[in-house]
Amino acid sequence: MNDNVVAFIGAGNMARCVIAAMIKSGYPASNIIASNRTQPKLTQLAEDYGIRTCLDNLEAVRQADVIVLAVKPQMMAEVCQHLVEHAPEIREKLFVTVAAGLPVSRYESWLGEVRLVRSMPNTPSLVGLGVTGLFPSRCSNYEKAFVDAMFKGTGMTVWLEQEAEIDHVIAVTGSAPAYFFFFMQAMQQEAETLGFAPEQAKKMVAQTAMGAATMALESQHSFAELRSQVTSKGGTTHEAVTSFADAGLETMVSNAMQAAIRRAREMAETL
Ligand SMILES: NC(=O)C1=CN([C@@H]2O[C@H](COP(=O)(O)OP(=O)(O)OC[C@H]3O[C@@H](n4cnc5c(N)ncnc54)[C@H](O)[C@@H]3O)[C@@H](O)[C@H]2O)C=CC1
Ligand SMILES: O=C(O)[C@@H]1CCC=N1
Repeated sequence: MNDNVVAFIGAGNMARCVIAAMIKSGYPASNIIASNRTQPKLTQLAEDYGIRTCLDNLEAVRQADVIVLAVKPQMMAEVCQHLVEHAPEIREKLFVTVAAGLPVSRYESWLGEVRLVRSMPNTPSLVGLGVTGLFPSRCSNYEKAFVDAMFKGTGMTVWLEQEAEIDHVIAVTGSAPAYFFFFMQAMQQEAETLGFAPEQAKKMVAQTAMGAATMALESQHSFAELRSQVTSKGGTTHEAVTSFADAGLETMVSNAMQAAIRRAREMAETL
């Protein structure tokens, strides 16, 4: 399986996360190539992971067995159309896209009826603690197994039966690191107001978040039960949590997740 050459088109945040995960799980760097419009990110990837790089998408896809489309959704039409126009033989290769929003039918309108996996990783994949949703179209079992192995190092893979579920994965895990970073940012700000130095405040907040997440993963208890273990009757936590509840935290979270889903659907219609 590791014999397949994998080309990343677009070498930004997400390509880096997936490349890091592949290297961590033992994929040979010599079988990974990334192309990007500009040089600096390529230089960094080559330095960090020893992969091959180039500035020409066509050069990358011609060498590849698997093509990972990792540009912004707004760039995808232009990139795909350019690829098939100049290298129509790539239609026989396996495609993987990481883009939000764009449905399989859109790729087929640009590339033809290709074998494609829509993936939705998240940035903690960079440290092997991500979650990746995967939806296959026209793929063989071998190809699904290959893509699963490709993304295993991101942390956890979840195969989906319905394409619409990809939008749900976006809301639950794809966009979600930003929700937690936002929350932690707010906590850090308040910690600094209380007098902690910025670096110290950041570490205290991140360590608490990691501790809570690790407990949740290792424990049989629900989030509600874990929360109640912290919340002494008549104590401090009760006051803090009540303040969140009074401000409508649950509604806020639900609204935010639905907004992400709405945007993904909007992108499917407009891009
Ligand atoms: N950032 C995230 O947390 C996640 C992003 N995604 C998806 O990943 C995709 C990429 O997002 P990011 O990596 O965050 O964006 P990014 O902006 O960091 O990376 C995109 C890269 O593509 C390059 N690029 C643009 N046009 C190009 C072209 N014609 N040929 C070659 N390279 C070109 C840019 O120079 C840039 O380096 C998006 O479609 C997004 O929906 C999916 C899951 C999570
Ligand atoms: O914000 C976005 O559109 C992408 C998809 C999920 C995370 N980042």
